[in-house]
Amino acid sequence: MTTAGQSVIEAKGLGLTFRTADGPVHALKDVDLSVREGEFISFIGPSGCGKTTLLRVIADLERPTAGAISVNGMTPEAARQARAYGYVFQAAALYPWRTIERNVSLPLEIMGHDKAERKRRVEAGLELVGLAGFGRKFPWQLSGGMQQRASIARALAFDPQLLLMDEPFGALDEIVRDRLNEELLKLWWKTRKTVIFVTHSIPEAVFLSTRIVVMSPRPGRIHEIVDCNLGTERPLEIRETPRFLEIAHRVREGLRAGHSYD
Ligand SMILES: Nc1ncnc2c1ncn2[C@@H]1O[C@H](COP(=O)(O)OP(=O)(O)OP(=O)(O)O)[C@@H](O)[C@H]1O
Repeated sequence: MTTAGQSVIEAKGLGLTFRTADGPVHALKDVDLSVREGEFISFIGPSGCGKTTLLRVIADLERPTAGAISVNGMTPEAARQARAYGYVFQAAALYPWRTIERNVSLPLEIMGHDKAERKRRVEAGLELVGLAGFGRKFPWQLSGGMQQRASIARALAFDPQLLLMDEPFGALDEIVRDRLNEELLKLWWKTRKTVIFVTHSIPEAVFLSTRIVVMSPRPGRIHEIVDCNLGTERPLEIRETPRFLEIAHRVREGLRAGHSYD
């Protein structure tokens, strides 16, 4: 698996402490992370360990209180303004009064693309996620899995190199999730995007990733980074192979060792 691209994310000594009425909440501490172009990185860890916070720092939706981070060699703020990334939330977060194509087209409207360009990009995006022909439907007419595919198309509408995904398939049943995992892998391989993916699921992380960042809670730190060198051909059956199970075991051990039970 290639990891030889340009640097996309460099974090050094990153920390974030939220000031709350009940005192400080140390969400992230001493996070060092380096991600290169074309990698598929998963963040995994127990609830509250700071996975979403780390993703939000990359996206400039939170500001760190310690350390330094760059995205595409810029500050997260400059990267956000340069539209370096697309962001996919756990809930599809589509506007119910807009059709699927008008949801996908929204970021392009905000960016001021003309109608013909929007149409071209929306069609290409829907095709990419297997929703060609569904553009005129409203979100409520689509299944949960299809809605999540539409939100991936929306995140990719302006063709960012970096895709940030916060538990995008967490609310879906397992069969749909399997299918979307396979489709996401194909999409990643076809587009050569860099993906950062938050999940609670060990099999999902092992199936998708080139490296898995195992986090530990209170304060959120990187406990271990596990290489996931399963190659690029990953049929679902790979999950029963000894190599897959061995990596999953390492991740589980890492989660256990990093977990404090206080
Ligand atoms: N805006 C905020 N103000 C105060 N505390 C916050 C804020 N956002 C997150 N936290 C706290 O920071 C810690 C990390 O939260 P975060 O959502 O990043 O964890 P997570 O690993 O993504 O959890 P989950 O898996 O449940 O989504 C938690 O203790 C959370 O309560």
